[in-house]
Amino acid sequence: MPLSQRFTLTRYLIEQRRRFPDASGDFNALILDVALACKAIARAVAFGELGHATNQQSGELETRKPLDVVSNQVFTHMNEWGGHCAGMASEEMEELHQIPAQHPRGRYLLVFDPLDGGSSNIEVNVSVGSVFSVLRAPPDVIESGRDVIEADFLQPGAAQVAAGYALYGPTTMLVLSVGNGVAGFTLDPNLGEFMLTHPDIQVPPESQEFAINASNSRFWEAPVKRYVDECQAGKTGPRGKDFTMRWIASMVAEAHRILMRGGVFLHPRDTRDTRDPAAPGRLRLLHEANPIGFIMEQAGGRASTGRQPMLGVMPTSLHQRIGLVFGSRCEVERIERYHREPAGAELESPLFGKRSLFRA
Ligand SMILES: O=P(O)(O)OC[C@H]1O[C@](O)(COP(=O)(O)O)[C@@H](O)[C@@H]1O
Ligand SMILES: [Mg+2]
Ligand SMILES: [Mg+2]
Repeated sequence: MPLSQRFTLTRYLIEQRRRFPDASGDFNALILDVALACKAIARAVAFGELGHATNQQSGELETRKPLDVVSNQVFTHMNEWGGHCAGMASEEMEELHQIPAQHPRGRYLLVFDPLDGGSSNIEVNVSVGSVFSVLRAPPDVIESGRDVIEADFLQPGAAQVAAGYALYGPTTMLVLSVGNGVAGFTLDPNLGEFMLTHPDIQVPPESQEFAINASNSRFWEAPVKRYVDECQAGKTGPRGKDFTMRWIASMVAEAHRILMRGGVFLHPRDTRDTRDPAAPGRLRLLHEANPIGFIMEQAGGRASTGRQPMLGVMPTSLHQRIGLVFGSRCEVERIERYHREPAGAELESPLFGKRSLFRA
């Protein structure tokens, strides 16, 4: 396709803005700042071990900052001067990031995980990413320009204005929803532009692939055990088909695979978490589960805690963790159903269920 016919991210955003004739352009500018941050992180990731900075005076290599620290700085710096953002919350920062007094404050709140998967994957050169979520700032923040506080960010996922992620894989991609479906952009390394390559991403409703960290199986709750057992039983089990299993330990990469070809991802609440209510799951509601949940729902998939739709959860704290299940709609609905059914209700098939022809 000739370049002139290709949609850049900017052109896509301008087209989307036609739905809101009164829009100021602030929102689009914010997304472009986020995209710029992602491009900068993509470069830092691509340089890997070569990314050592050389001290100009001594010519010696300086100690390199870890990439999650660099990514966090890039996100905060790129988004604090444009006047679109009223405050930020990062997975990497205990406290909120305030827009410095010398910069104008905007109408949106930005929440992000600057380097998802970074803790376990960056050293082994496996795909990592950045996840972001855009919320509206409360009216009094916009009117008064006051500092943001934690309560401003405690909005359910359904209130997100936009969400997305960048994936730093063999190609760098930006996957975005502004509440009107999901679009995927591939970074053209020659132009340094995100080009629309996946205009309307839809998650296949059914699938034969699941992703879960099986080393936690002894801690799984009964509905999760049941779901995985049934998948593993394959053709001869109650599901009547063979499944495959994947675990990259990089949620963004798993989300992308699921958007492209279906599947289900589980990082569920487990029995360790129920004993310790302060840690109900591994992933963070605001920085990870909500943005990925928004993307999944916008692509016709589903995201859930297992017990309720993820986007309906009312957050109680900034760094709240939660059990997360997302992916192909039918599979997530099945897992939710298993959570509703009483323990031991494995009546899926009269032949293979616990209380069945073949079991007492
Ligand atoms: O340790 P586990 O169970 O494999 O957890 C893997 C999960 O942790 C994460 O890496 C958490 O993200 P961070 O790297 O941002 O901490 C997810 O991307 C991934 O799904
Ligand atoms: Mg993460
Ligand atoms: Mg992270």
